[in-house]
Amino acid sequence: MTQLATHDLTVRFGGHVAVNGVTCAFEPGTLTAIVGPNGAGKTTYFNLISGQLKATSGTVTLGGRDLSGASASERTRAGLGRAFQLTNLFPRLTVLENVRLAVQATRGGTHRRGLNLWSVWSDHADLLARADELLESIALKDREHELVANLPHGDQRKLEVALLMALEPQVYMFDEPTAGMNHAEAPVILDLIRKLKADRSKTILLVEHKMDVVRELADRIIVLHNGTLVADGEPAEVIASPVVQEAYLGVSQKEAA
Ligand SMILES: Nc1ncnc2c1ncn2[C@@H]1O[C@H](COP(=O)(O)OP(=O)(O)OP(=O)(O)O)[C@@H](O)[C@H]1O
Repeated sequence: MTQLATHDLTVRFGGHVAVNGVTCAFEPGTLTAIVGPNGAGKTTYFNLISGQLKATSGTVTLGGRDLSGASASERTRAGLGRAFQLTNLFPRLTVLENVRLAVQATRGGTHRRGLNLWSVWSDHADLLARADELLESIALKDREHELVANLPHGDQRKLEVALLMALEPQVYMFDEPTAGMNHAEAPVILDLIRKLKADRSKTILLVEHKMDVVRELADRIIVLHNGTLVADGEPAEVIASPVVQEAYLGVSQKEAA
């Protein structure tokens, strides 16, 4: 099974250590929530894993392969899938075109097998079926011919998750996936994450401030504070810990009860 691991991962910005010697392994079939107060280093830790940011020291490995020197796109190809805030969408194309492009990019074109009409047709049919399946899963089939630029924000965020799913990554990284979504939109994303979780071969990392979401989805919680990993364990255990409650999550005992 492909395991993601960081070893002694550190990044310094001048004199400030934003992520400080984080050693942690993430198993397939597990959703790990990464929590901590504002400025704790959660997004920076994500950036170091996905390759948006180069570490000062330490390593990132996936399935034993050292990706520390790899670019962000090489890490994506290796199986690290990160949802970005809408930067992967083509706003001037339709919803369906966006999904088809993502599926095609992942599954490759017919050119690999030469010009065999049967394989051209069957590849095309597979591609359309997969695009359809993804659109169904994000409940956007009825808007497939709309330009992405005209979609409401929540639908664009859902589409982004579908494009990520099209890449079929080993590891899914979500940074506050429901931020800016309304009450009707957020459940669709949470449902998608729940479904991904049911696929026991996937590793899911979730940065999330909303404790109700964390409580519902997480199998494990790690807590960052001042760039350091200060707690790691079962959700109930970590959430109940008074130190974590007051010092790191910034919620009162009553809120978390
Ligand atoms: N490129 C950068 N240059 C300088 N400092 C940075 C940079 N990126 C992050 N930082 C600093 O590193 C620290 C961690 O920031 P980060 O955004 O990772 O925190 P976070 O836990 O994700 O916070 P939030 O919950 O508010 O999103 C902060 O003090 C931030 O100002």
